[in-house]
Amino acid sequence: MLQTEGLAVQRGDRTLIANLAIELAPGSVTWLRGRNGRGKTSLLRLLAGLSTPAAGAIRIAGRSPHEGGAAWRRHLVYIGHQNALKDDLSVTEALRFLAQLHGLPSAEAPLHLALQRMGIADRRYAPVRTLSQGQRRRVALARLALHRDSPLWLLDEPFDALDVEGIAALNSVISEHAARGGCVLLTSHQALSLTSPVPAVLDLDAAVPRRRPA
Ligand SMILES: Nc1ncnc2c1ncn2[C@@H]1O[C@H](COP(=O)(O)OP(=O)(O)OP(=O)(O)O)[C@@H](O)[C@H]1O
Repeated sequence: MLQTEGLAVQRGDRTLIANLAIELAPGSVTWLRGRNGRGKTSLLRLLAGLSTPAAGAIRIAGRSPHEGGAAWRRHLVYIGHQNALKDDLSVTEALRFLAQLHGLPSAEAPLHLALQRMGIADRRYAPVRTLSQGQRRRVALARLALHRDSPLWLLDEPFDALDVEGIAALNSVISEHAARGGCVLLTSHQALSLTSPVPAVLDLDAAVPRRRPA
């Protein structure tokens, strides 16, 4: 599903990640680990096609992000640290906005079901600005329930701010995605409680960062 070869991630003159080879299979969940500032977000953004690798190649479902354009983008969903919800919209309107932006189903029924999956449907008419951090995270993650046809999910700290019930809801959405052959790469500073499938670990601290020669 996702393959990289000789991948290098650079910020300024620092090479954060060098010569990274990843191969993620359909139906797998991989926990991307590493200390603060190690380059996890930079790597996820690069895999999402939001930045360009300093070296190496990425293939997702056989295509390269920098060749594939919009067709390639349909193969993946990237949810970053930011929830990207508009404060002045209601929860349903904010999710509809995201759904339309990403070409997803945006009728009332699928939006309601998605919010139910993340246990936040009871707040569907509330303005986003009145939600707690954990509630906002649930709304942002509800988008995943609409992304059934995007095989690769790249999730940056998805469990951040979620309570025990929110974590269980997200685990269930991720498990279902993997069970239908989807692939998930996610970061978390806390140990994962996901058991189906048992996550593989990609530990960036196992590799030593290098400086680019002057
Ligand atoms: N816009 C930027 N310009 C230059 N350097 C940056 C920029 N954003 C991040 N960096 C640097 O890139 C490095 C990697 O940052 P990144 O956010 O990818 O790490 P991370 O592993 O996700 O960290 P954390 O666990 O703290 O979220 C850090 O050292 C950071 O200082």
